[in-house]
Amino acid sequence: MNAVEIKQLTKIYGSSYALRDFTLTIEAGRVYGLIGPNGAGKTTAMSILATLLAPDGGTAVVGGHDVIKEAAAVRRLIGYMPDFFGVYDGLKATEYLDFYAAAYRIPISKRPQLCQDLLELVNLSDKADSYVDLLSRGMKQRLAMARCLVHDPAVLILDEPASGLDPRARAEMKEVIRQLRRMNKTILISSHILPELAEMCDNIAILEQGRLVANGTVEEVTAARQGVRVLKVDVAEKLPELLEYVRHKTGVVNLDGDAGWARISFAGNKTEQGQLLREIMDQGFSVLEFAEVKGNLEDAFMAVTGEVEV
Ligand SMILES: Nc1ncnc2c1ncn2[C@@H]1O[C@H](COP(=O)(O)OP(=O)(O)OP(=O)(O)O)[C@@H](O)[C@H]1O
Repeated sequence: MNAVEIKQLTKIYGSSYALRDFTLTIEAGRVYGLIGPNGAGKTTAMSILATLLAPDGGTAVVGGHDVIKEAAAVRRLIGYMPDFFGVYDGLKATEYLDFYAAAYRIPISKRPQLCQDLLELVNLSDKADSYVDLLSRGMKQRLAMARCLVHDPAVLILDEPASGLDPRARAEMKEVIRQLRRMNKTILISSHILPELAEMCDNIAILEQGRLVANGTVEEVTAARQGVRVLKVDVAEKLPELLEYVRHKTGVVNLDGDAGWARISFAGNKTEQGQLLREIMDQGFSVLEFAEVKGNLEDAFMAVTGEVEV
């Protein structure tokens, strides 16, 4: 059974696409990672699934319910942890969870046990009587996770739950997610960091500028990305024409000219790389530099996450 079915989802702000024909199916019980650089559309997609934002096109169905036509039914099914959230001053951790349990109309007699169980699940039992504004960031994130579980949702939508956490807090967050997976929740979780999600997800979808550019099991997606290198091609003139020319070349998986030169993520081998240079020169482009960009974390990230349609 599919827990989430997203079809050709599109969201436009002004003249730019935050999401463009985004299609994704998530089987029940799966942990799905959504990866992409800043502005790729992760939060937009998750906000639409959480019924907080209306798409401009396409459909999204959660547990058989359309997010627009049956928003109330979808909200009962999902637990949503946004990338930014507030905690209330002057409330203790238990009171905080109790407040949300009340909002979900959990009977008052069941709430003390529920709050205790949730705090245990996120490993915060010893903070039950601590004020939430005094908790560390990692603890607040885990408390927010507990909050989105009060109504025992089948589907969890977690927007960068590990962002800003130190390694120990990340490890603790991962352990909570593993535990939720054992409870058979369907989880969609976003991150900038591919290796981080690769460890805990069954499947990975990669978004780039609103488009789905890779989708599959962790093994499939990471294998497809091995051997991608970033090439710097600097031309004396006609950069837009160069970008247009190489866009459809075999092996070109990502492309941008923001730095004033063509940054090409290239999946071919060295021979094919040489062939690409020859073809560019044969087209009459005056090449000032053609080099592999090495040792830059940002470029490595772009190579891993980037892809254009070829
Ligand atoms: N309310 C808005 N008004 C205008 N543009 C917006 C709005 N919300 C998002 N965008 C734009 O939509 C695109 C997708 O943004 P989104 O927040 O979904 O990306 P993201 O992948 O979650 O990024 P990040 O990793 O930085 O959170 C971006 O170009 C962003 O600037």
